[in-house]
Amino acid sequence: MSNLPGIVITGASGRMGQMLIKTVMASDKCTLVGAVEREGHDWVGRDVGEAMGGAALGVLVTDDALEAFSHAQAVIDFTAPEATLAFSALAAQAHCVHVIGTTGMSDTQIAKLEPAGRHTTIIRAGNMSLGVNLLTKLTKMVAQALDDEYDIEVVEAHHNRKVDAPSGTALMLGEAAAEGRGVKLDDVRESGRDGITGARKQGDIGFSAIRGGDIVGEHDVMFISGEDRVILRHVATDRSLFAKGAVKAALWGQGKKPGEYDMMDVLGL
Ligand SMILES: NC(=O)C1=CN([C@@H]2O[C@H](COP(=O)(O)OP(=O)(O)OC[C@H]3O[C@@H](n4cnc5c(N)ncnc54)[C@H](O)[C@@H]3O)[C@@H](O)[C@H]2O)C=CC1
Ligand SMILES: O=C(O)C1=N[C@H](C(=O)O)C[C@H](O)C1
Repeated sequence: MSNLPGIVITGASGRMGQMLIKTVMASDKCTLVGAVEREGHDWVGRDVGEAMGGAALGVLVTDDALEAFSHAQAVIDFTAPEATLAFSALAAQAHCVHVIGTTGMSDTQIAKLEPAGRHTTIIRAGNMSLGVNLLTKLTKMVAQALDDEYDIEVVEAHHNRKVDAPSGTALMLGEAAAEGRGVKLDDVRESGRDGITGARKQGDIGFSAIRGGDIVGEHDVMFISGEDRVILRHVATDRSLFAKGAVKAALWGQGKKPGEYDMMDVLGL
């Protein structure tokens, strides 16, 4: 038995699930103790390493999340909103740190995490990378410094399998811009222009989403005036970036007081 924190990965067969399994296996600070997939998935019952096309890892994929969580110190969860809500209750029951990378959660779904946060440590972020979290800080600073003569537009690009828009990262950046301006994002958000939209409203924060091929994740925050443009950009070129951030969060969460945290807390930004 290892003394290292044991990690369970949910959504084990997913793009991020597989990257997270490789990242945990490569780490000397934690150990893989479980892999969860949804009921009926053809990986359930198989060794997760073999299911990924490699050597056996001695961890069978299960659809019994609570049983898996009961052997773990942390759950890293990049799945889908309803699944993440269900996992939050189970992680609280098992007293596991719950690292949530899932995006596309509604405000109502996010509010439903609160009871679990009273019993365990939840770390949730639309983007687990240092680069994007730094960009979020910079976005707030620039939005504070420039008045609304500058139109703010957030443009994001992702692979063709992504199911939510705007991306979680784009919304994080939009929130930061709104905070910098001293307004509420919900009051100024303009997503999905199409048809006769009318002229742009001064003070709005616009969002546009590109979907294509294998783009890992690209975000621009543009501040556009009649005379110049300030453009802040982050380009992710490999999903390991997000997985390493999530593992860092799982380790940071060990021994922390129950509550809801984000990557800014983990990174000390
Ligand atoms: N916060 C961050 O840094 C990042 C967040 N993401 C987010 O992570 C999520 C997953 O992204 P991908 O891996 O690309 O998607 P994916 O579609 O490849 O994987 C999702 C996985 O979750 C599984 N799943 C769904 N419901 C489940 C349930 N009830 N129980 C167990 N497993 C279940 C699916 O079977 C699938 O294997 C998305 O919301 C995405 O936006 C992705 C990359 C970085
Ligand atoms: O679905 C993805 O792939 C990604 N999702 C996150 C988001 O919605 O911002 C983070 C990253 O950009 C990749």
